[in-house]
Amino acid sequence: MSWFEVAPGAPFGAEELPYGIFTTPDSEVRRVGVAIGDQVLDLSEMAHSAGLEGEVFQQPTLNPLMSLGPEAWAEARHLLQALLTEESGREIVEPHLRPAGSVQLHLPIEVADYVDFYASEYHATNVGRIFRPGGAPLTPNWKHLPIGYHGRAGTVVPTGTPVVRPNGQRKAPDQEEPTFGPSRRLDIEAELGFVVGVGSTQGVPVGVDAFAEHVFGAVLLNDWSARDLQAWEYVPLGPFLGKSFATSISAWVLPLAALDAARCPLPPQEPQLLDYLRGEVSGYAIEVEVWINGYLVSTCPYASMYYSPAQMLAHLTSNGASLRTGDLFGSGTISGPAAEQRGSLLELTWNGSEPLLLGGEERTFLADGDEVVLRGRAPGGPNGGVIRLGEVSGRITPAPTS
Ligand SMILES: O=C(O)/C=C/C(=O)CC(=O)CC(=O)O
Ligand SMILES: [Ca+2]
Ligand SMILES: [Mg+2]
Repeated sequence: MSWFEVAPGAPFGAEELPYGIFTTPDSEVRRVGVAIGDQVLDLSEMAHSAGLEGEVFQQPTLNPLMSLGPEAWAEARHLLQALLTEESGREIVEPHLRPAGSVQLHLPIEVADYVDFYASEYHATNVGRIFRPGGAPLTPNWKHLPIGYHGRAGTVVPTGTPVVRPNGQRKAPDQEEPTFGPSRRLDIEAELGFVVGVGSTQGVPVGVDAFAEHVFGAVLLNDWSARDLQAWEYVPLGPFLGKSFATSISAWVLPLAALDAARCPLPPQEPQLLDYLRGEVSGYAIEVEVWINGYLVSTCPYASMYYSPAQMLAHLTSNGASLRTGDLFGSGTISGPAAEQRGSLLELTWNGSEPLLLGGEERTFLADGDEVVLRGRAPGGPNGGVIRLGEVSGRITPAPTS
């Protein structure tokens, strides 16, 4: 029971308590807030009267809060939960609530390094069939290590940021020479992103069991991908400009503790992995919906991923590479076994050969003006409810002309 009543249709309940960075019309100072129902609680204002250490909440990013570590994260979360539950909390909280519609949200974290994985067997199999027809869909290493690539931290943008169609080199197999121009195969990738709070020491790997000591929370992530640029450039070093122009994340970072009830085992891993990747293999029963121009085109089950986030983190640091506060790592495109569970248009339209119908309009890849929204939810909320991850959106604007 809580004195706080969640308005019907609010983006969050009273349980998620995700953190974000916001400003208001009366103060342009970026500061930390927590989303509750359809309100934003200004923690920079409330911290003092609530007995919270105020400094980390009067910051333009969540990084200082994230760097404090799991004990401090749990303490802040428990205090917030108590304030929202106990009647005595009402007078402390209420003066600092703002309607969510009245605040401007910003990039919640200062992104340190950005890495993206390739952890869905269904996605990797589909992409292998499309990009490398005739060969084995999965590369020989796929079931031995979580494949990833280093992305571009500086082009991670918050939800709502327009995405400019990239120009680049593209060469279709039937063309003699490459040309430079706007991508004709602009795509999405529905993913979860994990945000590192506590860094690690260079030379010292982070074990599979140390995930919760380092990872602060999760966001929704759209790894925009220009498939024509990617297909031409990626051999042999992997994605470069085809994915570096923009990566969108949700504005609210859901603390891992909010997802505890949604934890689930992942599918069996065969053949057995090397020791440093072995341990409890759990993921989250999160579903990520893909909406394009208001139409639901896919519902992607994170529970069907092959590698767990803890295994990805262990692999990422297994060579001694260190973590920093603000590191972001993507799950890889989330695709399930069914056609309507695929997390990219590349797969949903089978490389453009099977267009989708959105209302009366056909789509293979994204057109200028299209708006993509990813929404995430998991079972496990109280009373049979759901845990929500908010949303990440972006609209395509035309490529610059030279
Ligand atoms: O298999 C390939 O050559 C390319 C794969 C991708 O584009 C996927 C990627 O970025 C990783 C992922 O999101 O799963
Ligand atoms: Ca990706
Ligand atoms: Mg990207």
